[in-house]
Amino acid sequence: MSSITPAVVTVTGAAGSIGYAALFRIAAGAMLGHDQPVRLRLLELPQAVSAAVGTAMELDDGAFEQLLSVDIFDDPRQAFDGTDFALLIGAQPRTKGMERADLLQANAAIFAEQGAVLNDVAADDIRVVVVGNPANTNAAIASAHAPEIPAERFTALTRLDHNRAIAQLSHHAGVPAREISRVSVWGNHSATQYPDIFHARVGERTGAELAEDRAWLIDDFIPTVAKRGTSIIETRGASSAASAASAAIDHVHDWFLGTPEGDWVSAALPSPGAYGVPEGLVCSFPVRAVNGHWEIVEGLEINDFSRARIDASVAELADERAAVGDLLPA
Ligand SMILES: NC(=O)c1ccc[n+]([C@@H]2O[C@H](COP(=O)([O-])OP(=O)(O)OC[C@H]3O[C@@H](n4cnc5c(N)ncnc54)[C@H](O)[C@@H]3O)[C@@H](O)[C@H]2O)c1
Ligand SMILES: O=C(O)C[C@H](O)C(=O)O
Repeated sequence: MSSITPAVVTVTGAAGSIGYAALFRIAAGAMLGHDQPVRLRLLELPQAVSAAVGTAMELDDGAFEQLLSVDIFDDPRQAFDGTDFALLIGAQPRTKGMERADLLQANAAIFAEQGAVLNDVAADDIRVVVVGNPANTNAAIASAHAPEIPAERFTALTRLDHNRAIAQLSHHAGVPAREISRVSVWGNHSATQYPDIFHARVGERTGAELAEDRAWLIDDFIPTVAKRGTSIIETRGASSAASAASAAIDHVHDWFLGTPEGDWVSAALPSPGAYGVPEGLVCSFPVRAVNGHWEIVEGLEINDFSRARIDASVAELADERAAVGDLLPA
């Protein structure tokens, strides 16, 4: 038996597509490390509890060495009691023809309630990643309802966009993903996001060199990454699930265990005013995890091309914030 204190991990929407894909990898140690014992708590709506029970039976059948327990709840207060890591996935996904912002009113109330409950019952060192869309603004809503939890503990997932950018660069340059570093995704997890390669390293080449091909950058790379969620919905008939789960696991893994030396990743955090992004907007930045805390990579030169695109996505975040003003206490 390990002497390491078990981590309590709560996954909301546990019976949904992303939840199903995430749980087995968390149980197998992909998120917190293979030596870290884990207690899983699954939160679902009452009508999906039976499906969650079935998933728990399958987790049991995995005989995962570090999985100490799986408990299922339809009450957030119980599900978040003492939790160390909350993966807030449970929310309505978009379908063909919708933008993520169309989910704002449908999903916002979930995050207001869950933020308030986390504030009351979660562990002192709680770390939250919001996956449910529109993820950035949902994270802002949850944080606004959790005044006793430091705002930087509420993050939103843009690691999927980051991973998509690496994949597209890899195909374009013929360089394996492992040789690509320092990609940055700025802004909102939406079609306005800005995947920035000006600081990237792509094998022996620089991203800035690849960016000289402006036609490829503007007409191919940026829209392919930014609209990939839509392409998946149109092609697969449902929104991305396994890749989203994998990205959420990457996000928490790096937050807990650190980012690779010399590299950075992308995550949406409440802006401290960095790079001209208004304070408090939950915006994607290039980040490194240092001693369990995200730090925004400082001092990157932002050219005019990047500035205009970052500003456009930040403006959309400000509009989303205004649209849910009633859920954001002043
Ligand atoms: N940020 C990202 O990169 C990213 C990527 C993919 C999907 N998403 C978003 O993730 C969310 C989930 O997607 P999915 O494909 O798993 O959807 P899904 O419909 O398959 O599953 C959602 C699950 O959440 C549950 N749920 C709904 N409200 C809940 C609540 N209040 N508490 C607990 N559980 C609740 C539902 O019962 C359902 O089982 C969607 O909003 C989707 O748009 C985000
Ligand atoms: O695009 C969506 O609605 C799902 C998700 O946010 C994605 O990026 O795949």
